Amino acid sequence: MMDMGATSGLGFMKMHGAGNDFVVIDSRGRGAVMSAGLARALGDRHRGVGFDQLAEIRDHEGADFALDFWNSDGSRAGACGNATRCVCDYIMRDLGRDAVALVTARGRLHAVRRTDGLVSVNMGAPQLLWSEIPLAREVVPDSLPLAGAPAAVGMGNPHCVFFVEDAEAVDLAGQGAAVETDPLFPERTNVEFASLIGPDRLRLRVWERGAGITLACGSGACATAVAAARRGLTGRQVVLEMDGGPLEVDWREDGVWLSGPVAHVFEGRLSPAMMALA
Ligand SMILES: N[C@@H](CCC[C@H](N)C(=O)O)C(=O)O
Repeated sequence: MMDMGATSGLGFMKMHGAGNDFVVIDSRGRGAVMSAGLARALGDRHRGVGFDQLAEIRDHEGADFALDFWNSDGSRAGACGNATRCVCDYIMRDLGRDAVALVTARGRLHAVRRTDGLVSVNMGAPQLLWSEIPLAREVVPDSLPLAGAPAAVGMGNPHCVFFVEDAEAVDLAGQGAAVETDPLFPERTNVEFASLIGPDRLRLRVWERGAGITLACGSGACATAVAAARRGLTGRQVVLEMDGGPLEVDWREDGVWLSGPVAHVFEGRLSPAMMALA
């Protein structure tokens, strides 16, 4: 276990999963420290550390740990598949195990290390009711009344999935930002553009709520796989080619399993000046 604060400054780790990058703060054994202001300051890639999401680990009775997520704009997220996989890798190494149980805003989740080294997390059942996703009014989530008839899927956070001929050709920043704040999504939304590139293989580009364009999004990969299977475009086991590399999704009876690589990049300590921003 890393010394996350015993000496000077608050310790942190930098990790990524397929290029979706995270600051991880281990607050087990003490109170949570994160605030919207500190998350925003640390998320600044010029004046802070820089990340797509920040994950804070907390103690939790009845599970190995609890996990909270923050986007780089300081907003909270109910789910983050890739950060969950990264933190589970760290905790599995710390506990000397190949399986862990954690609690997030979504509820209790399970993760395992596969024999090929990839880390898998069961992200739970998809949310397919308009009120759960949530949408602002009662419409059919499989085909939203927006240009391109995207599908809405909740994975503990909202996603709006467009199936397009060529995901490369999409103006991701322009369209992503516009859809993120469409009034149909009362809590804003993550936005996915997917094209079928082979049997059970999709090219996927993502605009994340609160973070903008990212190289990969685990919950977005799950939401896209669920939407693709529901439209009959793929089976329930899919590979998603993201800018940062492939992620695997397997929609099973017990939930949507997300698998992919994890990387531990470096550790550091925040200065008192940075902590004063909390
Ligand atoms: N990168 C993520 C999703 C992070 C949260 C998202 N931006 C939100 O606000 O819902 C993932 O890997 O799932």
